[in-house]
Amino acid sequence: MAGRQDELAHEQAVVDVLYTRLDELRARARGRLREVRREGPSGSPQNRSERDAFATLYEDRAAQLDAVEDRLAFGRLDLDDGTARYVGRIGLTDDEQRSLLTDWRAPAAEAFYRATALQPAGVRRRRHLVTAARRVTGLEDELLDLDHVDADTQNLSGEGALLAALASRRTGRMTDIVATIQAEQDRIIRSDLAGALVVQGGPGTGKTAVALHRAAYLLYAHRRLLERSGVLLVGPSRSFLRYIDQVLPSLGETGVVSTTVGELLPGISATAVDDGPVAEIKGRLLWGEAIRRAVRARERVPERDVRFRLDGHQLVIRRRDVRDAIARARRGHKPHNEARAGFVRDMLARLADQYRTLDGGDLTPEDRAIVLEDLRSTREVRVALNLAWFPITPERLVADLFAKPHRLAEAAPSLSAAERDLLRREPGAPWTESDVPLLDEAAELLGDDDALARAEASARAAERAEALEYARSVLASGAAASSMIQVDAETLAERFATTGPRMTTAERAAADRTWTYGHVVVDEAQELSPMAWRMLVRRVPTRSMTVVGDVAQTSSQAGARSWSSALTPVLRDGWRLEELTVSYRTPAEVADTAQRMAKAAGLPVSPLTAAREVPGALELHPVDAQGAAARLHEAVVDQVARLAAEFVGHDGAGRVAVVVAEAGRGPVRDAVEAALPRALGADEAARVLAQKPEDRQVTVLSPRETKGLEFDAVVLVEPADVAAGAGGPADLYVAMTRPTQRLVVLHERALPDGFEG
Ligand SMILES: Nc1ncnc2c1ncn2[C@@H]1O[C@H](COP(=O)(O)OP(=O)(O)OP(=O)(O)O)[C@@H](O)[C@H]1O
Repeated sequence: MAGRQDELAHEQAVVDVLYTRLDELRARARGRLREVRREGPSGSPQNRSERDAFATLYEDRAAQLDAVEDRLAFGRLDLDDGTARYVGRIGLTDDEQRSLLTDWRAPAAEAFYRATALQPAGVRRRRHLVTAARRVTGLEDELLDLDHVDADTQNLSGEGALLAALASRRTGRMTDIVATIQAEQDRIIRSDLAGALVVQGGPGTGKTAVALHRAAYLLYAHRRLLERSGVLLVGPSRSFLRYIDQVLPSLGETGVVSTTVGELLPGISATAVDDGPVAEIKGRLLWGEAIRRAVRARERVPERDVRFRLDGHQLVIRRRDVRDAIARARRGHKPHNEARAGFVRDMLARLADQYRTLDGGDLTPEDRAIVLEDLRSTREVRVALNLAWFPITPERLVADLFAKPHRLAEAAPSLSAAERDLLRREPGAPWTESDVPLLDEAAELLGDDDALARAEASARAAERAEALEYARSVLASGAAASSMIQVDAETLAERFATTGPRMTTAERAAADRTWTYGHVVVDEAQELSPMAWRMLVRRVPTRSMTVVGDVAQTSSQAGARSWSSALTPVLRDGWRLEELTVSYRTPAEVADTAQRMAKAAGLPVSPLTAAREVPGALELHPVDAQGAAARLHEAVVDQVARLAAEFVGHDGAGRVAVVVAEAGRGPVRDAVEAALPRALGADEAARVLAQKPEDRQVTVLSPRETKGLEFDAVVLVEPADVAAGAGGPADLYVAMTRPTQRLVVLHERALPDGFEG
């Protein structure tokens, strides 16, 4: 026992040194920040923007140092050469540049996650440090020595620390797993940047966790590349993004744009939802061609020549000329709106030639310029040229397709009349998530509306070049050398550029439709339609992507049933597949039951082994409500009261969710909220009801709203209804696999196949 106390005391001393160093670095970053700010808003614009850029660097550094307060160090490797290496959330060195703590993402930390008795990678002992605030409260050692291999163990590394993490009470926010990443997960996290990596895995296998840690790893390992180009993270909903939004900053990363497909297009907010069949049609790849045709339909030879008079001359806008000018403008392969200027110039030149001939001679350049201007402002000319080459926004183009049957018939002849009818919609209707990839396609083919935008872009490029020049001179002057942050000229220039020195890569990327990212991470990727894939792939020309999901959990009718059918059309063979097989969330009994149900329903389930047994994790309660909703609601409230008493803590940790088919959610939510004061007591009910929806410790959700989330306990109401809803048995599979501790099933109808072993 004394030995253990000594060990704890020794590790405490090491951890104390690390926190002292952390405090020093924080004080240093804050001191520099204060100095920069003290200089105030004086000096030349260049001085000011230099100061702003350094202020941003120091702020970032201070924020990064603040974010690693908890579990700063969590591991120690004892190596064959007799040295010890500490692993933590960031790397720390002393003033002589000697390593004190190795960043978990560094190659030197890899063995902490990967070493096994069979492949010890130079490691003799792996130690997990358990800490509470700055105190070391426990140690867990694994000797990587063949004599200690137990063939029956599941090969979980740091099992004690892992199981403690898995059993902890849930809040509305996901936490990082740096201390307990498992070997199969680590291999994925550190996999090569190049190409698309697809991670298939059953519910709770850590796909989201792995995707986020991979983003952090890539930003660390490929900082120069990704800091400038950014990483795009696409999730299924805003509430999901809120659930995960603290994971990346706590890993120390800010170069990430998190968004949904519905919000990916700047300026468009998709608030409506399409029915399954409509979403499916809008998700088909045929829209690439259909939008192209719709755009072409706005480049049209008129039915007859148009005559008009200018200065007493009778001029003709000839069909033949329009046809030639259209053909010539198309040959430039520019987007429609950008090519329009060329078309108009060409037509005006032809009309000016007619004028000259009728005028009986040469025009001086000055006269010709005046004629061109007169032609341009002649009403008949404006109308005819607009009809021939109509300037149009993506929104108008797509809205017209759905509002005007002839336009849709012309653009998408392969759709049946019944399918086209399904798409029919009034102009001005709100956008849906499945409209967004179509709008993006249209924006791509239409381009910017006018020359002004191009002029602005080239002005911005010039400013950036100037900023780069300036940044180089700053670096050469040594001003940045005094900073503790390594920075290159391009990065600094980005910050100096007049888009605002305080704008991060992520902010600039989010505002720019044509931004191309260095890497794209897609979570719950099975829900994406083929058109949504097309939209994403356009944003990452290198095809460097991490795609995580589970094709057995697909609830969207436009989503994927197999990865190859979803990805081959857009990535061809440029993707590789990895699988995760251990469920870290769901207790074994619940995971097994969910798997049996899913298999019986014919879902393409992946193998799944639960990391934990939790006794009594599954309860099946038949309810004899005789069809009366009120009685069923009573039963739900009783369970909520019981589970809340067991799992919901006053400190905000511990969550209970009632999951009920979409159609019944409203009434069940009302019933539960009305009964909360009785069930929990007035004060506790008031506390819970005052919580933000995403943090609420007692909540009523539809299966789809729970996607990607987890709770300590779930009350699942009438599984047969859930399986019969729009998402089918996949939604039931999702609902069943949300709890970390307990699944309570209330059912009046028969349970779906597979439920009872
Ligand atoms: N190595 C690990 N150490 C500690 N916790 C882990 C580990 N791996 C996964 N977890 C935890 O398991 C839970 C499930 O992980 P996650 O949400 O990433 O799974 P998922 O595969 O995305 O699930 P779903 O398919 O349901 O969306 C989370 O609470 C996560 O923190």
